[in-house]
Amino acid sequence: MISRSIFLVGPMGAGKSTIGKLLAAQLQLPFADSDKVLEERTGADIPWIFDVEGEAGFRRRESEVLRDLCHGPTQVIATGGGIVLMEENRQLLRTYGLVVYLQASTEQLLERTSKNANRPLLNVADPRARIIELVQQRDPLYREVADIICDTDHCTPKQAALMVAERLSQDATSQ
Ligand SMILES: Nc1ncnc2c1ncn2[C@@H]1O[C@H](COP(=O)(O)OP(=O)(O)OP(=O)(O)O)[C@@H](O)[C@H]1O
Ligand SMILES: O=C(O)C1=C[C@@H](O)[C@@H](O)[C@H](O)C1
Ligand SMILES: [Mg+2]
Repeated sequence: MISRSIFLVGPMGAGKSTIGKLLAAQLQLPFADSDKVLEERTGADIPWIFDVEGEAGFRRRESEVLRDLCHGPTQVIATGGGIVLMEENRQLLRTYGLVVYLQASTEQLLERTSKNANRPLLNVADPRARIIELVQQRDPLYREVADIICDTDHCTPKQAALMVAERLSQDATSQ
């Protein structure tokens, strides 16, 4: 029995949204995606919010969404790749959730994020260098909040969801 919400954290393209949906179905829990909740609330997509309000505006909205999700029902929650940047968010994640850090290699992250252009932070001349830089900055922050770390490089989304569920069932703190 899962008694706390499960938060998926990790870099863009790690598979938080894709694997989160599958994991929720498997655990028979509701699913929420903080990026989607933020877009629905704002009535605008992420690139537009970055354009108009800058990254700082986006981060304020993201923190509000996280606060509300933390006080909601037990569910599987895919977060945005930068959710760990704010100390306040890291505290919320540690307090309210069981946190799964999904990892993938630079090559995989690059390939998985190359299919659409809705990630403003990767809209640069050299997305590979940007991915490396972001992972370097954020890896210690993901680790700081993570209860479980899973590598998604060599598995399909379904295999990854199964692996996460298995790891959760082994983790005493998730019960
Ligand atoms: N394990 C995997 N194997 C192959 N492809 C994957 C895997 N996980 C995700 N993908 C694909 O990679 C793309 C990006 O995945 P997804 O949107 O779930 O990433 P994300 O971690 O939610 O990123 P973001 O932080 O930008 O929201 C999707 O097209 C998805 O189908
Ligand atoms: O890694 C990030 O900072 C981001 C990841 C996406 O999930 C979105 O939250 C947004 O594009 C920013
Ligand atoms: Mg996502």
